[in-house]
Amino acid sequence: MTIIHLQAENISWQIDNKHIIKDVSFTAKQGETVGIVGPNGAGKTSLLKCLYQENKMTSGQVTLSEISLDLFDRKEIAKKVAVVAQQHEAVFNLTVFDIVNMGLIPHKAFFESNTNSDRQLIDQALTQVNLQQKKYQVFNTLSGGEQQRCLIARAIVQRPEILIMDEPTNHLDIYYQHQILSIVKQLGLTLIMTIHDLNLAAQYCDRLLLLSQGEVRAFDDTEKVLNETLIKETFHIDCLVDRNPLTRKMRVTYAGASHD
Ligand SMILES: Nc1ncnc2c1ncn2[C@@H]1O[C@H](COP(=O)(O)OP(=O)(O)OP(=O)(O)O)[C@@H](O)[C@H]1O
Repeated sequence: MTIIHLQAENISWQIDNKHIIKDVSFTAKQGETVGIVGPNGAGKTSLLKCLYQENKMTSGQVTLSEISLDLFDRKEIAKKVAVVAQQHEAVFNLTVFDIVNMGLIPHKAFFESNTNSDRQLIDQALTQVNLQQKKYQVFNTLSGGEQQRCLIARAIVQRPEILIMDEPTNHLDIYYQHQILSIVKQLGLTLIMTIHDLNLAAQYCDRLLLLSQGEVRAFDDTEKVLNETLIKETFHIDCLVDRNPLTRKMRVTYAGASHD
């Protein structure tokens, strides 16, 4: 049986009298990866922020396993949903360890100290993202890619049911783009992420939500959304879509900006 894990129903978000997100509905099934794709300014980040309540929706609702998000308190939400946002919070002199340790907060009482298994969990997560060597380095002194991997380690330690990531492959080299997406896929969580690279989306997403000017242009299986006509109409770029001979997933090859 298919279990709908997260459902966004008719979400709209408006700011400064501008309608940024317009009546967006979609679902994420238990354990699937939904990619949110679309041109710059389409509203991808704004939509994610509606899901994790940083943007207060003008209308619509988000449910987790059929229960409205409004009915959970912050700590309950943090146990269920982890977020790897695009703009990193100011963290001053915190080390990699301190940041990853924050992932434990939703599971602990105030001032409860770490157990051996907590410490093991942190070490495992740091090993998974290959940051064990930088455990005591100050977060702000890491490279962009290392910071991203550190935040993913924090999300792993948080043990959420749903992971929301805004452009998780930003700043990552090709090896880490694939390594990080493989790691998060292996966690078996329900994953919702914005992603610019359509070929990474093809490889790692089960379904794609294509946004354009704040509206859903398509929401379907990745193979159906990645078609030449939709890509040309939405991104204004000519392309060829065929299959990657190595992965057998869809492959998008770009010809250049469309002048139609
Ligand atoms: N807090 C805000 N105040 C005013 N306008 C905003 C705010 N947040 C987002 N916007 C506007 O909403 C639109 C969508 O922005 P958003 O960052 O969601 O797009 P995006 O699809 O994630 O873009 P990109 O691909 O460039 O990251 C943009 O025009 C942006 O300027």
